[in-house]
Amino acid sequence: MSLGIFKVPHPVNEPVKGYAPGSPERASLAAKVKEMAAQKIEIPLVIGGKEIRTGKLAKAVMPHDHGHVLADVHLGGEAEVKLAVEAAAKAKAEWAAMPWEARVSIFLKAADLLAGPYRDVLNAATMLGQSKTCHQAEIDSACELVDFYRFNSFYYEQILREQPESMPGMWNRLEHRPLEGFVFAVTPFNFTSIAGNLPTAPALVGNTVVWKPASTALYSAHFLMKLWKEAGLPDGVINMVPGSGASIGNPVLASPQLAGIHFTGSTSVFNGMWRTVGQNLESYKGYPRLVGETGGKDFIVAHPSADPVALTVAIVRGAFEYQGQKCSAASRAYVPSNLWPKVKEMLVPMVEGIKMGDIQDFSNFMGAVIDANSFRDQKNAIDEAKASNDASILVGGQYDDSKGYFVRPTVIQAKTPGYRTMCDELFGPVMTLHVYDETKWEETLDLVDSTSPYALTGAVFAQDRYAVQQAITHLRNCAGNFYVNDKPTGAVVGQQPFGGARASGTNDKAGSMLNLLRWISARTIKETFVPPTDYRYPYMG
Ligand SMILES: NC(=O)c1ccc[n+]([C@@H]2O[C@H](COP(=O)([O-])OP(=O)(O)OC[C@H]3O[C@@H](n4cnc5c(N)ncnc54)[C@H](O)[C@@H]3O)[C@@H](O)[C@H]2O)c1
Ligand SMILES: N[C@@H](CCC=O)C(=O)O
Repeated sequence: MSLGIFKVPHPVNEPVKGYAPGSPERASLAAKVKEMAAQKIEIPLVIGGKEIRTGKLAKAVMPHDHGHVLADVHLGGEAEVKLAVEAAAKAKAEWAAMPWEARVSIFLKAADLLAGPYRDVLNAATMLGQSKTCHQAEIDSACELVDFYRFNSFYYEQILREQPESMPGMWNRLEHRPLEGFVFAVTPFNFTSIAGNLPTAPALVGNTVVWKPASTALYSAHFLMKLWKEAGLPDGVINMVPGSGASIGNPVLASPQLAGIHFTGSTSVFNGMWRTVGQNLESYKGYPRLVGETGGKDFIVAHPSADPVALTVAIVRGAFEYQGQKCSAASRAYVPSNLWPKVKEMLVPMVEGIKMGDIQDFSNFMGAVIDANSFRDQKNAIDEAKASNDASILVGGQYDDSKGYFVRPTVIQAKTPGYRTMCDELFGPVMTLHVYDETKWEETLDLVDSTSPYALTGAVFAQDRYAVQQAITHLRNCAGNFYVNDKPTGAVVGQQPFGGARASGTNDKAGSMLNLLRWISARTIKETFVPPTDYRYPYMG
């Protein structure tokens, strides 16, 4: 029972720590990284608050040192999915009935724990298990996730305040109910904040969740479960079931209690889930809400008036931060012929100068790609470009997986704008650029629009304001997040709500009110104070 009309504290974005040499935060994080790297842990499933050890084990390794095992992880299958669905069902009534401000308190506490004592733990886990540099971990597993919890809590209060009009003699009310059944959260490897947000956003508004983390991010997933428990999340609200995609996904989607899917990952996996839900439709109680943020082939298009220095820096940061493994990463660029000599002169040495290696060395700009599959995809794209008449390697092109899955930042120059790597998502540190005739700006905007099925992020660089406006208008449907004179990565919760359309997903903007609304089913209640006592209307005489 709520005995007040409460106001959630107004959120402010969590400040990003610098980790400069000599800073206390650097010393503290480096010590935590060292401590965690020296231990090998065991990661159980967590179902209904209980740790479950199946004995079917996988190894969590460091991508930059794949012989180094961080954890043995217990994997689940159909039997554990059944337990998790039951645990979610058991926890549902009490969790949904908990006063909204009590649920909010749990996530505000999680935010404060993460901004404080858990910051080093989650950052170190993300660095070690996903090969992020300290800066990339900080903006993800600390700041973005803290922001998700504080901003979602704030947006939830606003949703609850959304109420209809009432005429004299009645009171109309809107109840923002959680969905009937459970939500299936399926998360990608590349952002700990996404793993920490997809199960919690539906939970915040009263749903219970079965969560399948990515197999290559189980190390940080384990610490997220610990964070939520310490914040006070009751047993059974979020049930973590690691395992291979289909062995978890298929039995979950077969459950008649499935009420929604909160997915982030590749387009093909989401398409497969959507198809399965369609096939099973009659077996569900309602229409499952399908929310999926998927792949991208994000672009930078430069106008002949662009500032070549800003453009070059945006290409380098946008394409190579976190090894290009951001769904938002700049993976195709269109550079006008008038700027090309200057851009090339700066770009080649800048990329050659990028320091790559073990993320425990804080001076590195890049770590390793996530696993052997990704390494193979990048290697194939590089080898293909080396052998092609339609493309050449401008800079980079080296790879070595003897110790870690290392791929040098690589720029492919495509002669033809339809060259494969201008169209396909590679999800790694291999970007492709095409130099276009500076007189063909409008034709190039058409190319940007038509080259790829995705529409996630994109950027225009131009000093000419007419050109900026032209790009904003012409490329309206090419990106859910569009940047003017900035790189296409690094969206901040509360500032640039994130998500794309076309083959990039359902565009439900994680960390915004639009997303929370997908986990709520509103009920309208009309109460009439003095009901009529005669069935006849005045016009009847
Ligand atoms: N649009 C966005 O906001 C966004 C954000 C991050 C990542 N991504 C995309 O994610 C992809 C990279 O992440 P990834 O490699 O982890 O993606 P992925 O599609 O391989 O895996 C995502 C999740 O789906 C699971 N999965 C795979 N098959 C499944 C099945 N049959 N049933 C249920 N679950 C299944 C995986 O185990 C993992 O947990 C890229 O395509 C990237 O663009 C998009
Ligand atoms: N929100 C992140 C991308 C998340 C996807 O990988 C960004 O804007 O760079």
